[in-house]
Amino acid sequence: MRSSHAIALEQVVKTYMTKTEEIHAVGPVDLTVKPGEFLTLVGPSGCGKSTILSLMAGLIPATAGTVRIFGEALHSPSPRVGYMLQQDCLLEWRTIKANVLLGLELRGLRSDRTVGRALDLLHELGLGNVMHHYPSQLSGGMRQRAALVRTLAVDPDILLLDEPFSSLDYQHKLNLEELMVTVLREQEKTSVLVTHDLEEALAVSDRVLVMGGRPSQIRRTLTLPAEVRAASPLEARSHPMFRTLFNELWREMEH
Ligand SMILES: Nc1ncnc2c1ncn2[C@@H]1O[C@H](COP(=O)(O)OP(=O)(O)OP(=O)(O)O)[C@@H](O)[C@H]1O
Repeated sequence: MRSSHAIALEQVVKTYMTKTEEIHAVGPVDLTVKPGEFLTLVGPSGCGKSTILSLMAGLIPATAGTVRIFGEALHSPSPRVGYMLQQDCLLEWRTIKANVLLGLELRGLRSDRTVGRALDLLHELGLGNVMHHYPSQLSGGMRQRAALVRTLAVDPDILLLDEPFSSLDYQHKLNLEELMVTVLREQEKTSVLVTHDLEEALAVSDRVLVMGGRPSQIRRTLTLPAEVRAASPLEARSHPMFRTLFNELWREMEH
């Protein structure tokens, strides 16, 4: 089915059943993401941001409602969706190149063309000279870049990013944001990021959703002005409107 939405959540509810209680984590939530859009979810700890990503990844079922990926109801993980976590999850006994090619091998997609594309991405993200190194020989920022290449190597249409830079120091984080946004815009990927860093949310996104409440709802949508969206994350941070947008988002979080 053709759809104008890359992702759609329709009246989605998630309740976790533990041995002792029902945890009403999310919903009902309605939410759509356009193809090529960069959406970020922010909100206090425990408000259900990772739950929403897991629902979009097809890793957990919704208790009620429907999750659609390009119009199709999602019942299990979709090959059109890639997921990148805070931990890089690189296998220590495989080289960076072998780690990056792992997803292709597992999905039976390894060919001269897909390997060539993955190696091009390794070079583009500045890892060409360390592709035969092992993860333990790399810095945290380089490891996360390798994890990003591994996620992109299988060419998903949608990228789900769960605090991928939170373990990095400030400089590495800014560098990786810049690289990631450049590559994702070039490749016209649809992206959903979860972060606690409000500046990061404003610097990389087209739209920021503030979540909160219990069960969690979307409390506020902030669409970034076109001139901020057109800028790179570093340029966006020094845009004259950036401080005002930050204060607006901060006030919403304080609520
Ligand atoms: N597997 C699970 N079983 C039971 N409860 C869960 C499970 N996963 C999450 N929860 C609960 O659901 C709620 C939402 O959790 P979630 O991890 O989605 O929030 P979050 O906004 O991503 O939090 P953080 O910012 O701290 O990562 C929390 O109350 C959490 O304890």
